[in-house]
Amino acid sequence: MTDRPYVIDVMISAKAIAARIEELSEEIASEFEGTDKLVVVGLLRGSFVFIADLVRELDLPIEVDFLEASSYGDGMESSREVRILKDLRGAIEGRDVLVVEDIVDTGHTLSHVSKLLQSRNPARLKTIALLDKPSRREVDFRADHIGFEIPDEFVVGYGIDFAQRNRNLPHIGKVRFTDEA
Ligand SMILES: O=P(O)(O)OC[C@H]1O[C@H](OP(=O)(O)OP(=O)(O)O)[C@H](O)[C@@H]1O
Ligand code: HPA
Repeated sequence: MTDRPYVIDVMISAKAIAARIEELSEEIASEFEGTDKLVVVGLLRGSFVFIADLVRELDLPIEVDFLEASSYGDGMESSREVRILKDLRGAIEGRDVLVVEDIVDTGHTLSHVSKLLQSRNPARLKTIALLDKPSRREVDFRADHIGFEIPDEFVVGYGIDFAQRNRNLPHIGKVRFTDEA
């Protein structure tokens, strides 16, 4: 699968992402207005670019922590088994928490992580995803804040990979195999 030739067509430009992040940061700032210190949790690895841009737009007192979850391996299909490869460094009990995800596809990853973190009794736990593919959902889950709803295309860039490649593209692109008729 991963050695098939492919090209990447632009789906969402870097400029459009930046503009949307400004809007999202205003939504988050008003939702958490008055928070003592928000814990912003990035889900590795895909969210590393999004969280970096988002927190720099957030006018709130924050801490940043990371949790690494993986379910795709090198393919295009979810294993539906979410493995936690690295846990948070800090405790979140009684804290306001925002979980930052790059994409919600089947929904298994963010739904699993939300349940896990909710079990640690945060004061409030909200989720934000840059991309949402509702047509692929396999579990009943929707992020509280969504950047863009996208169709059923396999996307890469802005932190998101195909078999660990293309995370460094500044835009969101869709994979198009060139050996298809
Ligand atoms: O809604 P789902 O179908 O669960 O898919 C979404 C998840 O899949 C990708 O992670 P992946 O397992 O590829 O790990 P990565 O973040 O390290 O790339 C992506 O970064 C999301 O975390
Ligand atoms: O469209 C996608 N691209 C890359 N990784 C993913 N993980 C879930 N959906 C995707």
